[in-house]
Amino acid sequence: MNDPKIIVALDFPSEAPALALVDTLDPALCRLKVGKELFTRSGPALVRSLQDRGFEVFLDLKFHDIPNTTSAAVAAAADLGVWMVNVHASGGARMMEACRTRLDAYGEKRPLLIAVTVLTSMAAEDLQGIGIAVTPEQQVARLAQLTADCGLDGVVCSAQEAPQLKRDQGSDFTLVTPGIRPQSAAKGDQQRVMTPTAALQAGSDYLVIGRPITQAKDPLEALQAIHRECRAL
Ligand SMILES: O=c1ccn([C@@H]2O[C@H](COP(=O)(O)O)[C@@H](O)[C@H]2O)c(=O)[nH]1
Repeated sequence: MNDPKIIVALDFPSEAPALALVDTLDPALCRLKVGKELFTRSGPALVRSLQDRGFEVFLDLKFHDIPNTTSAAVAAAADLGVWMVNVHASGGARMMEACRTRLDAYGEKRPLLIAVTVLTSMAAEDLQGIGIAVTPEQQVARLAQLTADCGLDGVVCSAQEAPQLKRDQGSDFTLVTPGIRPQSAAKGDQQRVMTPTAALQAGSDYLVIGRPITQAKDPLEALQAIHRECRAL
């Protein structure tokens, strides 16, 4: 089965530019991620348009609420037929367990359920600012353990934490890593970054890549270049 490792983040203000880009891409090379901005503008209909074009969709809404609300939200995502959905691990064990239990009812058709650990835009000082006095690596490891204990499929983390998480949690625990930057790309607001090939070598299962592809002069060429680089590993 084709299992593209690159997930293109469709961070666009509306459906038109998102679909204009998508229509240049190839579902054999990538999956697509719909996040808060595009989903708030264009909703489930946009997700269906992407699926109709043959793409699997990661619905990146990072749910974080009480167990009853969050589990209902991931069920709504499953009804939409998305490939992957996520919650914040800091919502706690009861919240994550409620989501997993709710999705179990979907059997083999359920989306992958993963939990966000520490946003890749955050460094140690940002954690201190919210009262967490450990390093990002330590906090990621702690939240990944909680996520695994709750029976979720994996986590969102930076590729920098991937070697440790693969050691701690084993190879079946899925690592989805944003903060991917080809050598020459601007970091922007990302703090914990890695190149695509280094990320795969570190143990990332899926690379979430937005601006380095979507803002490139030729997005398809940018995607193909990263794909070629990764395939050569
Ligand atoms: O920790 C996280 C969790 C999610 N993201 C999302 O990934 C993409 C990254 O886009 P770039 O343009 O490649 O920076 C974006 O949609 C974020 O919402 C993340 O960056 N870090």
